Order: sequence, then C-alpha cells, then structure tokens
Amino acid sequence: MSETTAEPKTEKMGFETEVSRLLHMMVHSVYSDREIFLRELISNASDACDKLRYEALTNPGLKTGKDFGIAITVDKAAKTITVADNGVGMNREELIANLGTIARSGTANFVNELTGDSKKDVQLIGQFGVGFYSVFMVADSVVVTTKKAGDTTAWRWTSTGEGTYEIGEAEKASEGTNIVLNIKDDADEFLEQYRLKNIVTTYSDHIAVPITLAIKGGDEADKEAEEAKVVNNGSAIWARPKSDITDEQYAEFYKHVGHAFDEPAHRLHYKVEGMQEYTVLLFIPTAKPMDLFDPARKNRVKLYVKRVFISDEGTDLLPGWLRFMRGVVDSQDLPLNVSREMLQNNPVVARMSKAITNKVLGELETLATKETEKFEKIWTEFGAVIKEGIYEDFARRDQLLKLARFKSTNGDGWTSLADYVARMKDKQSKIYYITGLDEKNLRRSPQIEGFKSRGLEVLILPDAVDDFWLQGAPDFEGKPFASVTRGSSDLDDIAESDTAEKKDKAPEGEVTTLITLMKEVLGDKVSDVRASSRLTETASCLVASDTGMDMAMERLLKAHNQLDSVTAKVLEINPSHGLIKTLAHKAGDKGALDSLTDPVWLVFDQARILEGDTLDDPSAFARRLSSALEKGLA
Ligand SMILES: Nc1ncnc2c1ncn2[C@@H]1O[C@H](COP(=O)(O)OP(=O)(O)OP(=O)(O)O)[C@@H](O)[C@H]1O
Repeated sequence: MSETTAEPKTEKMGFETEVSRLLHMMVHSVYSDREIFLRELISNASDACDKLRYEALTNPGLKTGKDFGIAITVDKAAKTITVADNGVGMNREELIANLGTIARSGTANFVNELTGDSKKDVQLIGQFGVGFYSVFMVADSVVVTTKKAGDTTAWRWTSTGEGTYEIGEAEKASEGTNIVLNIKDDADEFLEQYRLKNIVTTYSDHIAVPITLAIKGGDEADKEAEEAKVVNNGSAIWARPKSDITDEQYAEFYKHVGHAFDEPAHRLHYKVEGMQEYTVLLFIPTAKPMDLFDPARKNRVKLYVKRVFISDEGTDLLPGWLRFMRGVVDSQDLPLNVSREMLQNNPVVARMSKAITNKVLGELETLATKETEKFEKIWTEFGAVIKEGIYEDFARRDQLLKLARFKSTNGDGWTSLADYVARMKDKQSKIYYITGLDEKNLRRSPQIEGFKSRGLEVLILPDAVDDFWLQGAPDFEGKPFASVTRGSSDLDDIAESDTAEKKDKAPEGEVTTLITLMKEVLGDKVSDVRASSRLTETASCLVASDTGMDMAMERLLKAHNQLDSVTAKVLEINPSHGLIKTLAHKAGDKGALDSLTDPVWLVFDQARILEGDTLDDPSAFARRLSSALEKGLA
C-alpha cells in the first residue's frame, strides 16, 4: 500500500454544479458528528476490497493472492490522516464519475433538499449521508491516489472542495486507493489515537477486513502507537453468535450494508444447517429506501459465499415484493467461483429464496399479532410493496391476504380482512372497497354514502397496486371483493341504519320519466341512467357497469397510455336529493326536454367533477352554471 509521488501532468476540472453546492455546505459545515467522514471512507474501502475479491474469483488475471486490509495512518507533524486500501481502485473515468459528479440517488436527493440555510441543511447530513464528500468537513484539502486492479496507470485526484479538482497521472506501486486528508486546524481531535480507535469501534467494528491504525510523529509517549495495530473486530458480524452483538452494532452494520441512514425497524438473524447451510442477517428499514419504486425492482440483499462477497444486484434471493429488505445471506453450498450469471435460475439460490421468504413472512405474521404497533409502522411504509405479492406470488396469495392491513370506513386505523369479515352485517355477502389515489378523497366519495348509511364497511384502497391485486384475488375466504363504484349496488336488501336520516323520495313514475329524458339528452355519453341506492347526500355519481372495468383501474391504465379511450359510465341519480326531486317533478311537463337540457348536463358534469375527470367542454359547463345561477337568483 506504499506510494511514491511523481511530478504529474494535471488537468483542472470543475465539479458538477450540484457537487459544488454540496461541497460548499461541507466546507462550511457546523455539523456536530463530523466523525462520520471516517465511517464513509472505511465503508468505501471495504466495498472496494469486496469488489476486487469477487472479481479475482472469476478473472484469473486479477489473482492477487493477498490479504485485504484497510490501513489508517496519522502523521501528527504533517497533520494528515491517510486511509489506504488494497481494493479494486478506480481508473480515470471512474474517478471523474465517482468523485466529480453525483452518481448516487441518495446524495442527489440530499442536494435537492438543500435550502441554503446552513442550520437547516446541516440536519440533512444525518438524514441522507453524504458519502465521500463528508471528508471536507474535517479536511482543507484531499488527495486521492488510486490504481485500478489490472491497470498499469495510477491517477491522482486533488481538491480543496471549492468548485474544482485536479486530476493527473500518478505513481503508485500497488492497486487500490490511498486517501490523504490534510486536517483542518479545528479538527485536530481526529489526529488522536484514542479518538480514531473509538470511531472505528463505534462505526466499523463489523467490517470484515482488518483495519489497522498507526500514529506517526507523536511525542515519545506515542512511540508504541507508531506500529500499525488492528483496531476492529474484523469477523463478519453475521457469523458471530447473536448474544455477542449489541443493538448498536447491528444498527451500524445495517447502515453499512444497506447504504442506509435510518435505524432498522426490525432484524432477523439466524443460521440454517442440514440439507442446506447458510446464514441470514436481514433488516427491515424504518424509512423507504431511495430506490423502492425504481422500475427495476432490484433486490439489494448481499449474497456472500463462505464470507466472500458475490453480488448485491438481482440475485433472486428475495422476491420483488420484499425488495425493501437489506442485509446479507451467506451460503456454504454455492461454489466460490459462482458468476453473477450463474446465480440466475440457480436451484440452490431458489431453495434458499423460498425458505428465506417463508421465514420473513412468518416473522411479519408474528409481528402482526404480537407487536401490532411495530407491524403497522412497517406496513405503513412497505404495505404497498408487500401487496404486489398478492398478484405476483400465487402460492402465497392467501397468506398475504391474511397479513395485509387496510384502511376502511370503520375508523382511521388499519384493519385486517379477517376483522372486516367479523364485522360484516347479517345480509352482507361481499367485501366492499373503493380504489383511487388519495385516501382523503376516497373517504369523501359519493359512491360510499349509501354504504355508510347502512353501516356497511368499505375498504379504502389508495395504492396504485390495489387495482392490480384485486384482479388476481377475487375473494377472501369465500367472500368476494366488490367495488362500490362498479355495477348495481344491491344495497336495497339491507335496511338503512336506524340513525340514518329518512328522506322523502321523488315518486317512482316521475323518476322514470326523468331517466328517459336524461338518456335522451346525454346520448352516448352515458351507458345508462338509473336511480341509486348508494347515494344519500349527493345528487348524482358515476359508476362502471356490471361488466365494465373498475373506474380507478381504467383511469390508471389511461394515465399510463395502456388504454386509448374510456368507456361510457352509468350515471346514478339520487331520488331523495332536492335537485333530482325538482327535475323529476318537471320532467313530464310540456317542453321539458328543452328546458331541462342544461340542468341535466350540469347533473352529469357534477358527477364527472366528483370523479376528478376533466370535462370535455368546460366552457359549456361554465355557461350552463352561470345561467342556472342567474335564474336561481332572479
Ligand atoms: N476507496 C475506494 N476504492 C474504490 N472506489 C471508491 C473508493 N471510495 C469511493 N469509491 C467510489 O466512489 C463512489 C462514491 O463514493 P461515495 O462514498 O460518495 O458514495 P457510495 O459509497 O456509493 O455511497 P454510500 O456513501 O451511500 O455508501 C463509490 O460508489 C465507489 O464507486
């Protein structure tokens, strides 16, 4: 890991604007936990060793036969800290991409949230983490010298963190990366042995490569410190007995392995022996990982084989609907030289995946019954993802339906389907639901009025995924799911609750005449007009026909250009609403077709607005509304 300096030809380059903003913030930071810079450097160095170890397995040209390690050396006289690793290193392009731009989504989010107010911005550091750039909290200038494994040229990157950096060729005998920090005057504390040792044990004890610390140039009493000594535990945390690991150590490992900045909400640590042998250490995050809704839906659990890192991308270790989980699976059965391609459709991986998925599901079930509050927090963050399993994972559909929690008209909290069924009314045979994209709006939907007035509970399903799983899950324990915005509502069999206000209805004959007139006015804009039993407060609403696609689903497909046009809806009118009663009363009059045309359109357009639809002809709507108001006020 030694390095010699030569006179390099250097090139000055500007940081990406976002990086400059970030660096400005770092340089002037008043963040109190500046010590995290070392955690970030060690984490990167350990990842670099893991990467090279893996690449050397499949690329014989890279066989190094060496021991990996991270060396921290302090030169007290020169006021520098050097963090050196013998990992994979970087070539020129990688240096520019990694330390000149913002490649990570986490950091990009950080920069987007920056306000310019340093007190507010400082709090963001803890929330997002800032990776390598955090070195500028403690260093005036930084020199990175690196040589990519397999390359002959080394590169040096130098910066004071102010707008530009310099890059040029360098001399470096061994592959890997050396990072030299010229420590700021006010960051002297980080030159002390006890301080550095303490930081390593706090944040990086679990790192599986040995980390050594040596302090040079101290006074006589520090002579002993000059010798590099291993300061971390060094054993893979997942291989240690649970009883030896503290909650803090688990949490630090979670942050390292998951590139996360939150605390883990829950962990699972166990070992399997027998037919298959592997160790699992998985975490459920508290907050949604940045890439949760990334279309690639990649599983991020790291696969190790006999402690050697193999891959953390697309290993099929967990299904897509558990992609929020972070952690490690270490197999004893896979061959060490397994390539990433071989991992796809691999029977050993498939067996592990099945068993681990069952274990996670079992754990979630236990939490749901024994630690409800914790489970509901997890569900609030990740329920929308877990529900993908209901339509994707047929074999586990019933189990997932049992586990799932939903909002409903029965209060604000979560309910299980089993609890919903237990609350069903005598004559109720279906599980009613409404889907859409906003819980508050759904709760105000006119279509659920008649259900509420009959004491019938309606599930409120605000996630886009709800429309999909409902396609694949027609019932729960024999009780079919029924959309309240589709088909005739068959509510007439169930009496309104005693507390529901009894309202006079327009006579049936008048309503029939009005319906005929409305059909004539609206033509093919509606597929039918009928009297509604699902409305109590609102004059009209739209529903899909019995055979039509659910309206929320149709809107979703249309928004994603999966449907060219939407089908005409059924317009339902409320015979006990004042406006409908007046219209019904006038519908038989001479010339009614003419005089009621505008009001009929208004009733229809109102229903469309309530659905959040845009009107075909807003100016006609405005004209009719003005004219109706004018007449009403005259
Ligand atoms: N010692 C190193 N050896 C090889 N590559 C490195 C080293 N340090 C940093 N890098 C490269 O620079 C990239 C950016 O590092 P940075 O610390 O900013 O973010 P990160 O490590 O990707 O994310 P996080 O901080 O969330 O772990 C890394 O992903 C890695 O590719």
